[in-house]
Amino acid sequence: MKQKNYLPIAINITGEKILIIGGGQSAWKKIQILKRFDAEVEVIALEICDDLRKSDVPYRIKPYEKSDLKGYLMFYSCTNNPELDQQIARDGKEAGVLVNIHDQPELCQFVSPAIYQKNHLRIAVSSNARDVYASIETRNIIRNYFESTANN
Ligand SMILES: C[C@@]1(CC(=O)O)c2cc3[nH]c(cc4nc(cc5[nH]c(cc(n2)[C@H]1CCC(=O)O)[C@@](C)(CC(=O)O)[C@@H]5CCC(=O)O)C(CC(=O)O)=C4CCC(=O)O)c(CCC(=O)O)c3CC(=O)O
Ligand SMILES: NC(=O)C1=CN([C@@H]2O[C@H](COP(=O)(O)OP(=O)(O)OC[C@H]3O[C@@H](n4cnc5c(N)ncnc54)[C@H](O)[C@@H]3O)[C@@H](O)[C@H]2O)C=CC1
Repeated sequence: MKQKNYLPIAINITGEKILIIGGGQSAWKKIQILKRFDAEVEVIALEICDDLRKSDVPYRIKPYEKSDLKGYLMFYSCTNNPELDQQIARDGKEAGVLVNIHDQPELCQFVSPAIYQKNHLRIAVSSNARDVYASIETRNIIRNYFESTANN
């Protein structure tokens, strides 16, 4: 198959419904980032981690079903279950909802960059899903540059 090429774009998610499938630490990390951009995040999972339970994020305790995808702009699968993830990726494509599968770039329709945000400025670093650690490291260099006293 041809190598995937991800277009870096900026999507408005304020007030948009985004579904997270899974309620563990991976899901929690994604949620933290999405909340910074005012998305209406909802969770379905069999179990929920303490951080999520204590938060104001709405969740439903239930097994995933394809019909759960209806009405969402996009979703993140954080189930830690590779077979289920494959099914969810297929369902998402069929339902026309954008798919991100945690730690499985080959199943993702979109991937998230490492972000530095200062006022209206947003700098997003991506490696085309090839080297997430390089993205994070580059973002940290950029953050250090902006946050260093010389640039304030
Ligand atoms: C493809 C992609 C899909 C996607 O998730 O969108 C993906 C995939 C993978 N991540 C892995 C690991 C980790 N990822 C993080 C963190 C982040 N990952 C993010 C993005 C992406 N990760 C997309 C590519 C972006 C690009 O193009 O470069 C960030 C930038 C944004 C976000 O998540 O929103 C966010 C930083 C948030 C911030 O700092 O601000 C941490 C650290 C942590 O969690 O603290 C760990 C280690 C702990 C762990 O394993 O969980 C592995 C296993 C790699 C291995 O070791 O082999 C894979 C699979 C693989 O690379 O094959
Ligand atoms: N400390 C950290 O920064 C991080 C730690 N981790 C660790 O890695 C391990 C894996 O974490 P996670 O990826 O979050 O996986 P997890 O196994 O903790 O969570 C998976 C989630 O998916 C849900 N799920 C599974 N099957 C489902 C189904 N059929 N329908 C609906 N929901 C379903 C589960 O109920 C659960 O909420 C954990 O030990 C975690 O602590 C993971 C990410 C970051």
